[in-house]
Amino acid sequence: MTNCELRSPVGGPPVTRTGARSPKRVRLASFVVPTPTNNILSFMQVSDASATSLSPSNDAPWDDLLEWLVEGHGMKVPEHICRKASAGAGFGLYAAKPCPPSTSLFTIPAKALMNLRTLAPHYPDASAISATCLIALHLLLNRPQGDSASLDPLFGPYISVLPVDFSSHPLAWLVRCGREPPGCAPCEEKLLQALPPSYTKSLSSLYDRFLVDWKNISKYISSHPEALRNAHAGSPSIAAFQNSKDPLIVDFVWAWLNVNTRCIYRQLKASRSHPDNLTLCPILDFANHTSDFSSSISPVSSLTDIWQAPSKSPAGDDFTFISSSKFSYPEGAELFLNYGAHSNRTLFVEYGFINRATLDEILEGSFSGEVDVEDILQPMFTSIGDAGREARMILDEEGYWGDWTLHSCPPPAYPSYRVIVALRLLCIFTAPAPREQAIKAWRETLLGLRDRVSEDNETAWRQKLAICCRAVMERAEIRCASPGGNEGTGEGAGWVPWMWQNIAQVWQEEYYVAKAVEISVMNNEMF
Ligand SMILES: C[S@@+](CC[C@H](N)C(=O)[O-])C[C@H]1O[C@@H](n2cnc3c(N)ncnc32)[C@H](O)[C@@H]1O
Repeated sequence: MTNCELRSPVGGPPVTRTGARSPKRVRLASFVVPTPTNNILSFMQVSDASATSLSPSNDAPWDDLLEWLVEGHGMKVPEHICRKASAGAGFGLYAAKPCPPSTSLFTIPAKALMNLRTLAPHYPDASAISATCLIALHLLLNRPQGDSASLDPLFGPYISVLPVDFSSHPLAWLVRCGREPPGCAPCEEKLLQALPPSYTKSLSSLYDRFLVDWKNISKYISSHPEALRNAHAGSPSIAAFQNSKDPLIVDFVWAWLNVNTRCIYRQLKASRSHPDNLTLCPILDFANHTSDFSSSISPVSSLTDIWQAPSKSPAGDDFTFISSSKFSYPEGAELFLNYGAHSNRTLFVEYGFINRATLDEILEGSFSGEVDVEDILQPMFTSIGDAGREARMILDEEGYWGDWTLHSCPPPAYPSYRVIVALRLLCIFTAPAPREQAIKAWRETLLGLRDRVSEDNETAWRQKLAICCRAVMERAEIRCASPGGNEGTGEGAGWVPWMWQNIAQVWQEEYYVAKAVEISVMNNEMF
């Protein structure tokens, strides 16, 4: 097997089409040299002296994608990369040749990027919906049916290479379990119930975002039914868009998650922070995440980045990517992308996976473990009645209510500054001493005018922090002993045992990060 030969993905998600090639392929005769031994793509770009061969990879949808990019959009043959299965992560991008630091990996022509600029000309009044909605709608209207390729004349070969389903993603469980009658497997319900409260809360926010987008698309379709002429995947009716109980919403999960898990930032609007600055980028979107930024693939700065102004050309600029500037990669090495400095909670909820770590890595602080303790601290406020409500009002006014986290890295493990601020105030409200002076002193700590409220307050909040750590540990201990699943029974698809391992690690992370912070408190570490 060569380094780029296709294997079926094993373990985790996503599931990607590996079947037959598109029946609609049109080959340009002068480009194609069919091999006698197989019917898989093999062609020389004879019209271009600098071109190299695009050799068959036994991965038909991928070959179709490359053919579309090279023949249809004039992309230079990407010699350094290929996709193949990555254990526990679906497919990944791999080095097809040795890659010294800063190797130019590939350039995606602007017209092959799926975003606001390339889709808007095909939709009426496209500015009425967000880029996320527009891309998701286009995917929905062109979802491949069964084993067939997407029939979309614009992006068909790209859509055909996207994951066929997102059954291992927690949003998919939530949407299916919320339908009547529940459309999810019993193991999915159990997985949802086994999550830490902060994961459940973040997942619920993701679900809200998903529903808002669905509602906006429904509104858009009812005002612009002619947008449905872009449909090449059956013909969804206008009524299907108006009914959140219609099965179409399950297809929309597929479309929306493709956008949410695969889009990359791309400045297309005048404002750098505009939420529509995103694009689906073929090839790049097969790069899996690394938490190590220095080993990440990165985009080459374009004029857009340098001038911080969007490209004036209608489709935008081409998009070039290079390998890490620090490391060399041998042939066969996986090439990763850094998705951002995300906690495991964010990775799990948004992308459906977590960074794996050993217990030693969490305890030593070499792994960036994080625990959200909002659901433990909030009751500490509510349990003191009016005083707690007043304290909450003050924290709200100052912008410090909620989003309270503990961290293992860099060592020594520590509470976030927001936790310290909240606990200091809580201890003012639970102390017998008059509050007015203490609250003034607390405000001064926020302004950097003093470093503590008082010695007593310092001792008190550290004790409360230790109590909070204990509460996290006790809850996690119960969950680690009995995660609540059918781990050993083999129930569910291949990804289910993998997901139970993720959830087991999530609880271990809760336990050991809290333990590491408790140790820091006992060691009198200064935070
Ligand atoms: C941009 S796609 C990357 C390509 C993807 N693996 C595929 O087969 O299409 C992002 C998705 O890949 C998976 N993924 C990415 N990085 C991962 C990692 N480090 N571990 C496990 N899964 C990962 C997750 O399912 C995530 O939602």
